[in-house]
Amino acid sequence: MSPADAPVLALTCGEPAGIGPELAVMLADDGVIPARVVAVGDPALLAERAAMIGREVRVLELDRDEPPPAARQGVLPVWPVTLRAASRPGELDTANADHVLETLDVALAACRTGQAAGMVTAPLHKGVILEAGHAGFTGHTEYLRDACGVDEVVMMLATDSALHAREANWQGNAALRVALATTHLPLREVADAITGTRLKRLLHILHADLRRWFGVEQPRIAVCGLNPHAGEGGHLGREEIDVIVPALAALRAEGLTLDGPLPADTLFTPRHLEGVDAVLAMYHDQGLPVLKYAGFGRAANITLGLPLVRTSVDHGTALDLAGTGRADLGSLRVAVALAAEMARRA
Ligand SMILES: NC(=O)c1ccc[n+]([C@@H]2O[C@H](COP(=O)([O-])OP(=O)(O)OC[C@H]3O[C@@H](n4cnc5c(N)ncnc54)[C@H](O)[C@@H]3O)[C@@H](O)[C@H]2O)c1
Ligand SMILES: N[C@H](C(=O)O)[C@H](O)COP(=O)(O)O
Repeated sequence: MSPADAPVLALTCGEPAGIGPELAVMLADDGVIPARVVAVGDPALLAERAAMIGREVRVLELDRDEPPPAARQGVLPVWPVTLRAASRPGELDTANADHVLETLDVALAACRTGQAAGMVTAPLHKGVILEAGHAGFTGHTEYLRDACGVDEVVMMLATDSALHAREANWQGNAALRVALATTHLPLREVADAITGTRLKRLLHILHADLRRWFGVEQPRIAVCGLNPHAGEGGHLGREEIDVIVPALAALRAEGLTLDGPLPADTLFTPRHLEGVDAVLAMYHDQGLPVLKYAGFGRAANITLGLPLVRTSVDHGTALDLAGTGRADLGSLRVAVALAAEMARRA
């Protein structure tokens, strides 16, 4: 495929006070881009951050309906979305919450019209968007679910094997994929959110999208229990017996290949992971610490179940690093490479 035929990916720059804008600049400076990436953000901010971190990157402001040219090292095409207020690295400002959401809307619209083959999102800050008055906002995943009008999506993070091939010294678990049964929910509410209906919907999406996007013919999914030791036969919680086991039995009868529910503390060991295509964890901090331990900075976040391609980085806004140029570009590279691969499969 020639560079001019590479898929167009809309890269939202995320929270302007975070590391998103400078990661977009660093990506343009990187030169190894398997897509025509167009940043969605404020061109002046991007030029300012490029200068701040000492990168010679030319910001190429496009019209919103103008396709980006073939990728060129040192050039960052941008679909402009103007900041609402000046932004300084590390300093959150509720005035820019609408700017951040507008970048998502612009990228979504581009995916819907076919201007973009997918979207990649740099990190936003959930707290500042909530403080700005967007009650109920809990992240890209749920925002995109609602904007696309689908009932359910699945957040899955995956380490990337394509990138590992370029890194001879990579030691991480190249094949780990972790999906979540609940996402951005207070721990207190997790048990009630895990219903049989929900688990069946999520596992249908996970099964279908592992086939569709990752080319896994007959996915084998390992499912974590919720309670310690998967409930210890009901002595340490009954959710496994009352909810998870019956849901998995119904899905097995439909032909899905499922392990579990297994105690989460030992599920993530080589013997139990052998031959497993993805793990379904019951909640955010049951699954993601393992994934991030295995591959932080070399993993991407994918929203399954959407009618469009969306990937993201495996990290947040890193306000402590913003403006320093010291943020690691690795996860954004993975997220872009994965979105480009998914766009080709679409
Ligand atoms: N995709 C997303 O939009 C996304 C993902 C995760 C967290 N967040 C949000 O980001 C905000 C901050 O979250 P947090 O503090 O829990 O996590 P964080 O990932 O921003 O930071 C955790 C630690 O990791 C470091 N780190 C993060 N990214 C890095 C990079 N690219 N290179 C080197 N070091 C890096 C930070 O400096 C910090 O020490 C929260 O509002 C959270 O909701 C957004
Ligand atoms: N749970 C994700 C993580 O820890 O990496 C993250 O917060 C991103 O969520 P969204 O993609 O929904 O914003």
